[in-house]
Amino acid sequence: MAPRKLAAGNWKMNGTLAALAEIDRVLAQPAGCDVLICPPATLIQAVAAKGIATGGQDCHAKPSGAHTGDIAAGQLKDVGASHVILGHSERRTDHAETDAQVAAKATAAHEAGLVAVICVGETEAQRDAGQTLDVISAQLAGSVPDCATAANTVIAYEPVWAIGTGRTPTNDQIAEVHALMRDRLAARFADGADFALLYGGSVKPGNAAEIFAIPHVNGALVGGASLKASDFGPIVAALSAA
Ligand SMILES: O=C(CO)COP(=O)(O)O
Repeated sequence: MAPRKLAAGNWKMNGTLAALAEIDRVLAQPAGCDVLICPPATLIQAVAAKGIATGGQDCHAKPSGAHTGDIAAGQLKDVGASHVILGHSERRTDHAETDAQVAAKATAAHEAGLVAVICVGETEAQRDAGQTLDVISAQLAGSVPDCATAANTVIAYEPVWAIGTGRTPTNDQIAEVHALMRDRLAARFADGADFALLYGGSVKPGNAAEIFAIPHVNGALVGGASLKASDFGPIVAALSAA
């Protein structure tokens, strides 16, 4: 089974109820790929009500308890989420999340019936030091739990230095990392060749088609350009045509 194509929007801490109109504009065009919107938790239920796949941007590793401000995977599922982004670099950096914590959260997501979108990516210093492939290998080994399958896990390669900067790796650099991820997952999981692999970091209408033509790139995790239908619509169209 070939990986499914997925255009995923990570709205981060952006958007109020008024932003839902942007989703209506994207839905107005036919899509030849899966489309996922991960809005702030406050909007998940409203996005789900539109009949589009939606997800959280983080979850706790425990199913319930005294964890003020946190959300359990089962609670995301309860309001209509099908996915949850885990291990985003903004959480690994701002909240010092470790690979082991990401793996525990992914396990909780799987137990709740959610697809975990697990993010990996090197910093600029790590790339400059020639450590990119080692960093990605270690993050995959540590962040992807043994219970992962192609049905419950998507991997997103997001170079930290490309997020929100307008800079992207070269096509060869993306291809190199995606080939590595495909190899590592195939070596570890029976269906590892079928995991969907996304690229994320400054994906825009102007570079989407080129990125989607790179081998083993099955879609994108889009930040800023997912907030406006005039940007996200053409990205969905480019993936549909890829
Ligand atoms: O972090 C990202 C998606 O998770 C990428 O963000 P940008 O598309 O804004 O660079």
